[in-house]
Amino acid sequence: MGLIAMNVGTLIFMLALAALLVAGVRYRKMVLLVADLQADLNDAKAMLAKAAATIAAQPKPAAAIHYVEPVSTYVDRTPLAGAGNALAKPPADLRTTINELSKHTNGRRYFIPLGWSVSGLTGASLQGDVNHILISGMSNAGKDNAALGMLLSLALTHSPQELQIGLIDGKGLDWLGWRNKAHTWLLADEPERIGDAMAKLTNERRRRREILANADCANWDEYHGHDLPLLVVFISELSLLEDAVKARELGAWLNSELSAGRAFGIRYIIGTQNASNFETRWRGQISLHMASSQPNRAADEPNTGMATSDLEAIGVIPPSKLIAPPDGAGVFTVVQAPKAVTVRVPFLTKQHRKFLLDQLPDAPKKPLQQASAPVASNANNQAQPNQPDAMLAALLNGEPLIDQRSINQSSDLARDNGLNNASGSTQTGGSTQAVLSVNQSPLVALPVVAGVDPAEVKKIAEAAPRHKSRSALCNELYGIRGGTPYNRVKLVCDALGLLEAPQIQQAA
Ligand SMILES: Nc1ncnc2c1ncn2[C@@H]1O[C@H](COP(=O)(O)OP(=O)(O)OP(=O)(O)O)[C@@H](O)[C@H]1O
Repeated sequence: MGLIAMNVGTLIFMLALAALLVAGVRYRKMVLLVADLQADLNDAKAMLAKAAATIAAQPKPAAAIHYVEPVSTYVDRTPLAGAGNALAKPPADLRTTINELSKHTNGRRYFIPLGWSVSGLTGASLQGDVNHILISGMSNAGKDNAALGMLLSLALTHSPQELQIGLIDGKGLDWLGWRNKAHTWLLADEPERIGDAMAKLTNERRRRREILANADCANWDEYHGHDLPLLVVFISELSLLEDAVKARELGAWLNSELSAGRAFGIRYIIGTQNASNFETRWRGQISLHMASSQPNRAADEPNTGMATSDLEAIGVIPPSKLIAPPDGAGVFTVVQAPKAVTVRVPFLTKQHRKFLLDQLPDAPKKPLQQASAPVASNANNQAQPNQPDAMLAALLNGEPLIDQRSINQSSDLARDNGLNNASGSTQTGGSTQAVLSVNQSPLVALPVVAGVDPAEVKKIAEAAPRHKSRSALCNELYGIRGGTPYNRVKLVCDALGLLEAPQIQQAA
């Protein structure tokens, strides 16, 4: 019994020892595991700290203007006598204004400067803040100069993929320098071109509508594709549009374009001497008024959207009481009801305008050859929703620019703006290189498409406008809807942005 008892005792002791040993091993393992985890955590922390330091050391992905820092950021805060809080001498260097603006954007895009007052710079965003703008004032009030400052600021801080500009002038040669810029989508600088320009804008609105509908987006703000830059259109003198179409038609056109354009990423900046002379319906679409001097009280409300007494009540100078040009040139009462401020816009000298324009990337200068097919032409000004504007298509597809000299000149900005630099001749090379023009009637060079004979490229491009889909086009040309022939059709259509545009597919 004693033996058995001893054996049982030994057994229990042994079992307890074994259990302790197992627990000890487990505990040790756990300790080691915890130590490992701790080491991993420390490694991860070190890696994170290193990554954070690297990110901090990198230059900020700032606006394209970063390489032309303002020379001076000094601002003289003296007000102009008789112009409320507007500054007498706002900074003449637009870079100072852009620099100041950048401090207030909080990462939001499409900010424009509106002018300087003793309280600083007033600005607004064309996304989610201001839609269409009316700039009014008598001759030499500084309307064009104000619009120029806004457009240059936008173009210097947004790539051509983010922003395109339409210019309808017809008053002179002020906007000639924009003709060959990558940001310029439309330049109608002669009265005879204004009718076509209006039709082109209507077509673009319809094209955008279709893209957004296909992508199931209620409006441009919801759209995340990269093929719809904000399109900002400046009309320098509204009455010139009346000469192109009848007054009643102009009212209807403005009403449609302003009311619908807003949802499709199109913003209008409309200049006119006095909005009182135009019908009232479209004026309801204006969300920001910039009004310079007007000869009488009756003009205050049509040009600002607020009555004289209301403007005075909030402490700004009504247009009828502003100093007339030349002394008051550049002074505007800016109204986004119920807020308002009287400001002065900096005047940009001819040399400074040229300097700033030179910073913008150039558009392709000449196509290699002219397409014989009406690939991107809008001969009858009919809406062709599946055929994007030629220049836009080239830019948005990231296709290289043709003119090597102009590429070299603007290579830095092109890189900053996300444009591809050409790396070889447009005649050779394996990739598709659609070369497009910035002219009114865009010319399209047939692309060099790897694996597709140039004669076939031409055949496909010519036949494309007759079809609604690539497979139908393929069927007509090759009697089959798929296989290798379809691949050839696809390559050419992709290169020219024809039929089912690839961007739409991506977004859908
Ligand atoms: N912000 C400004 N500060 C000082 N002077 C200015 C300013 N803006 C314009 N000016 C002066 O007014 C002149 C005309 O400017 P601008 O062409 O912009 O006026 P506008 O209102 O568009 O004239 P118009 O309706 O006749 O075309 C300029 O050449 C310049 O002398």
